[in-house]
Amino acid sequence: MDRPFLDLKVEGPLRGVLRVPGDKSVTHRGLMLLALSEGEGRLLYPLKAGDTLSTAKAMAALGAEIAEEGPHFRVRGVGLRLKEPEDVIDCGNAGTLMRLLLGLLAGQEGLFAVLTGDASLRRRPMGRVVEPLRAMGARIEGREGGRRAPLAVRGVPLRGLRYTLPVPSAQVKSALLLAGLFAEGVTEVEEPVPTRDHTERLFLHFGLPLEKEGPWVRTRRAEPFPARDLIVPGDFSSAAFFLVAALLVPGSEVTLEGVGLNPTRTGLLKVLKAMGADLEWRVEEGEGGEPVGWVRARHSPLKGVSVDPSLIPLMVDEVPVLAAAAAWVEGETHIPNLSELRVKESDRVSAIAQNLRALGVEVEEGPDWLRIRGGGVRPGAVEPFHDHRIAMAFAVAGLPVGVRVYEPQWAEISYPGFFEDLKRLCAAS
Ligand SMILES: O=C(O)C1=C[C@@H](OP(=O)(O)O)[C@@H](O)[C@H](O)C1
Ligand SMILES: C=C(OP(=O)(O)O)C(=O)O
Repeated sequence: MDRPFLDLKVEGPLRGVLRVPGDKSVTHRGLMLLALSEGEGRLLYPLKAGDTLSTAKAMAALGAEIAEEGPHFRVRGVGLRLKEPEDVIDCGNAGTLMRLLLGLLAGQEGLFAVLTGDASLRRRPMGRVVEPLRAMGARIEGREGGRRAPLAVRGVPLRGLRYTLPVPSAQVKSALLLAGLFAEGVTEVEEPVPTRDHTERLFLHFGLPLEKEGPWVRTRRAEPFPARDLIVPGDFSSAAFFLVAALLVPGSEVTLEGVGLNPTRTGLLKVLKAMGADLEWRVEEGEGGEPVGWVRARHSPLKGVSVDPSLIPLMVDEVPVLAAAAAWVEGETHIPNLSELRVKESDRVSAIAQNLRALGVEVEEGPDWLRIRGGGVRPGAVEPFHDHRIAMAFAVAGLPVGVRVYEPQWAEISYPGFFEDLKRLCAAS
């Protein structure tokens, strides 16, 4: 069977300045909250990629008016009472969309909606949001007793909940906080391990009820609120591919500008520093409550490390590209606490191990850990396993020696134009 592929090899160092597309997590949430607001607001520099276009369509199906305005979106909100969708909502490949939407729809009294997604999303665990939402009173049914999509939601009155997250997941936390906006009483979520806090920051940006106390986050029923413009920072998870590429290719120096540097997202910077990376960054401004700044990476000899397990939730989407760096270091890298990676768009632990082996790297795979022997890779072909992050991470792993990436179009889920940006930085030398 003929499959699309892309052959990549650097001709020289990566040099230059880049602004990566908008943050995926902030774009999903910005579209949802603007859809719930009254009046019109703009989402400035959002991510326009597979996942977030699914969110724009979903919110339009629920009654929001969303128009493109150059690089931006202009959103006319429906207010707190959404419209019943006329058809099934297709969440595509986006776990964030499906989980947050379940929370948003659970308390829309009388509204009926069915959510589905692509083959990958229909395999992913939904019980983690369905169970606590049911404890709030939600009526959600689906395959496997509600653990897999397609899922049907019938909006009903909800009551607040006091809940401790059993897995570190910003999606579960956010689904419950969104449901809490429509619930009687207080909704309280405890996270024993911190995860990305974009929902909390955006609630504050839009004037929605939110309190933080140690590991607890609380919200309560929302009053109608006005729309407000929101600037979306560059996505640190997208920037990470260029930071690692610059570290690996001799002579490189790359600066990423306008990138989100929220400390709940930047665990990778700490790990790369510990590996010996020449990295500098500065937080310059805050947009919509999000820290934004620049990061510069210069080619560096790297050494293996044992990653602190508590950093994994702060870099959960950057593990594939960390594995790419680990293939090039001197010594061994141990990456623990990876059970959540088994239930992403692909089983990322297995996808990482298989692609490293395809590039001649020695790797040991445990149930929730990887041990990677550094020393460099040999030219080879890599398989994205229908997963955007795997496609981009292994393009970077093989870049210094030459790599064939099958089905490179998967990158478009979070970063249309990724390969063009990568090639442009190499040619800029
Ligand atoms: O809340 C979010 O926007 C996200 C949370 C993370 O998922 P989990 O909540 O499953 O950890 C992350 O992997 C995903 O890319 C985006
Ligand atoms: C896990 C990811 O996204 P989601 O869960 O929204 O599909 C990701 O972007 O790496």
